Amino acid sequence: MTDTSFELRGGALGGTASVGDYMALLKPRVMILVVYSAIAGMMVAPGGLHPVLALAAVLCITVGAGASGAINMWYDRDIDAVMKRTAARPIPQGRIDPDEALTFGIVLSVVPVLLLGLAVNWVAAGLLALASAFYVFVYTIWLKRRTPQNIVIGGAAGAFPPMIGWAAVTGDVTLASVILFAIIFFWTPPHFWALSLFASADYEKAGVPMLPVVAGAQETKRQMLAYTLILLPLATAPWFVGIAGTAYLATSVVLGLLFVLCAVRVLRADATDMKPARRMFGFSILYLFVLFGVLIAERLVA
Ligand code: HEM
Ligand SMILES: CC(C)=CCC/C(C)=C/CC/C(C)=C/COP(=O)(O)OP(=O)(O)O
Repeated sequence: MTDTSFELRGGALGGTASVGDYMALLKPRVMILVVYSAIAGMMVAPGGLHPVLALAAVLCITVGAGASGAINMWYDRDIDAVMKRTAARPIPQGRIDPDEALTFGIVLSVVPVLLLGLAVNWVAAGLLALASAFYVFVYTIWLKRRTPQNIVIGGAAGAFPPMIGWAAVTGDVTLASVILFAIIFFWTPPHFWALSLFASADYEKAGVPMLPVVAGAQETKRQMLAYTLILLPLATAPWFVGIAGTAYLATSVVLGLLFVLCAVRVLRADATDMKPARRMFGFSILYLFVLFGVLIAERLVA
């Protein structure tokens, strides 16, 4: 036994899973930005939601999104064991039994959908179910191991949260919420391909056909630049449909230009120089944090 009293028995190799291991199955670091974007969707939506219901909606989205990550880790346990970046995860390490991880993921995927539907509305619940299904079935099970376009199509899963947040407040899907979806949709390829450039050896070893592995680094870099160029005008759209102010508009242009600049630097970099790609990956996260942060801040001061 180790020093914590929060231990659970589990693990095919006889390992002992801690609460932290179960938390790790929910991919908490990625989910922070997911939840943040859902909150942004809730805040810019017209109308209001009782604070208790708003909190319930945020919790349901957090747990539901995280749980689909647990199912992803259950399905990907073979390739996670091979890749350096993921080998220390609880399932490949034998601290959590795969069957237990799957049960954990399914229960925590289904319960938040039902709670969100019963407590808030069924449009938001349906979108949460769709997002989870997209991440598990479309991205993880169907596309990830088959095509380098896996994250372009499958990436739609991660674009749903602001739309779910919006629907929690309004009960509908509108042009404005589709625009928030589209921003994350077009942000995802440069976000992920930046990482896959410096992690391509891992993906190659695991036999996952990520774009740099299949089409090479130069083609990946060109496509990253193309997506940042689409994102630059697209990210201004919230201002045009009236859900954002001029502070947002200015920020989106500055961030968009910086993102394009990152992509140009990545494109021009030497094949062996991974620094620009690492910087771009970091900037991609900052980009979304600041962009949605300004959207939220404008509401708070309005
Ligand atoms: C198909 C779509 C996506 C793919 C394939 C992808 C992939 C990845 C990967 C592989 C990492 C490294 C994580 C790790 O080492 O554990 C990462 C990090 C991250 N991703 Fe994504 N991502 C996607 C979409 C998103 C979306 C939609 C968001 C949020 C809106 C997001 C937010 C983040 C954040 C915040 C990190 C940094 C986590 C950390 O600090 O370790 N990602 N992403
Ligand atoms: C509401 C809802 C269900 C939201 C979905 C959440 C979300 C951000 C999905 C995007 C997918 C993601 C984190 C992929 C990581 O890729 P991977 O799974 O291939 O990464 P890995 O190699 O680190 O496992």
